[in-house]
Amino acid sequence: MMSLVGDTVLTLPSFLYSSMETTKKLISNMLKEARSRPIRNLSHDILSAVQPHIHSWTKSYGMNFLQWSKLRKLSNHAFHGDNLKSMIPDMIASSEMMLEGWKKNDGKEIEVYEQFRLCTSEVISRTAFGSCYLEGKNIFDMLLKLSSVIVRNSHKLRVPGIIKVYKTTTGVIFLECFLKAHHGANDKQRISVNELVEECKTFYFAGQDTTNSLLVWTVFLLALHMDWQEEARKEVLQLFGKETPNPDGLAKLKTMSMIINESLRLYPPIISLTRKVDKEVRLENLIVPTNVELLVPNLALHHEPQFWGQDVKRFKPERFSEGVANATNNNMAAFLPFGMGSRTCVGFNFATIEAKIALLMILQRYSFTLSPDYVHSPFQIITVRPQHGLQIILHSL
Ligand code: HEM
Repeated sequence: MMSLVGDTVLTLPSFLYSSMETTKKLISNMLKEARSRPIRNLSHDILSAVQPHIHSWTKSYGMNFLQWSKLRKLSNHAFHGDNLKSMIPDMIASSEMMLEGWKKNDGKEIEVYEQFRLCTSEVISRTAFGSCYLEGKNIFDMLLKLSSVIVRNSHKLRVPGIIKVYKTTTGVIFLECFLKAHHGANDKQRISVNELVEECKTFYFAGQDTTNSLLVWTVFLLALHMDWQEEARKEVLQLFGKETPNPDGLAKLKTMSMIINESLRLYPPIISLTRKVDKEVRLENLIVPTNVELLVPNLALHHEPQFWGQDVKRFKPERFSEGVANATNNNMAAFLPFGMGSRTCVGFNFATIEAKIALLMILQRYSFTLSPDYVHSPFQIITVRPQHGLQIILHSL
């Protein structure tokens, strides 16, 4: 199935559209059912689902519900509130590092998918582990290869134990939280070394590629839609001028939030979610037996005219001007870039702040247009990415 996004063509696999009615019913009902979202057995997962749940990929040691909820509590704590705020300087420093390298490219073409890969790798290395990209390069290279292996050999996936925990520097909230829990006195809360290592792998894995995808498609859309690029820049310059971003200003970036939401709608980094039915469940007229794995094609829902109108394929950030609830007409299942329910993305705030920082710092320095060399070919290796990279031309401001 082909559909138009702005001036370009986006190819969507037709299977995603095959059972819209069923999917909609399943989602709205299923997500209310806490029991429909257990931790699943990894191989079963991968065999039955096109896009298994990120967290489960690394859970090769068979985690139960109690283990998951213990770890989930820890990561919720690590990635929210003041903890998250204290990660902002590292996010800024990572973007600064990337932009330092762009200086020599004024007026020239630059491929930004790889640039964002390095930047998002740097961010997760610094914020979560007090390390830096170069220290963790080996790990990222292996994870990159692992992504292809997962896609090719999904039914016989094994995730190697490749995390080395680096000597921490300052502000290493994530690692600190997990190390505290490892050494904790409370038996119920204590986590094992194995769990600690698996969590590190999960965050390296889940925290980088996804934000990379969000950044690259947002820049692509802004390069196509110069009016929105100008709007975004106007807001950025009003709030920060050419100064370094601060947390208060970040919270006021309304146009930028609308643009990010519209980008996540058109190009969700993760295009489907999975749920396993723990116990037979009735969903309206449908009886779903125990152990059935269901795929929720969020990409299809994001492109459904019934929810978004006949101009569903067009880039229109103004849809989100009154917030997500208004844009979706209170239909929460119409917009699921970060999933939904108890297993929703724990890095949601982290990712959006990281993306806003990188985008605003680019907008402060450059205007950019799409290069004639760019070939539009979104393809999926776990996340959706531009197959041949994204080439833009930079114009220094
Ligand atoms: C734009 C960026 C991101 C997108 C689009 C995204 C998307 C998702 C989605 C769709 C899920 C599955 C939710 C469900 O099944 O209901 C998920 C889960 C998860 N994400 Fe993200 N994610 C992003 C960034 C991040 C970051 C930056 C981190 C960590 C630093 C992260 C960590 C996780 C973890 C740990 C889970 C599993 C949660 C659980 O099962 O309890 N994600 N993400």
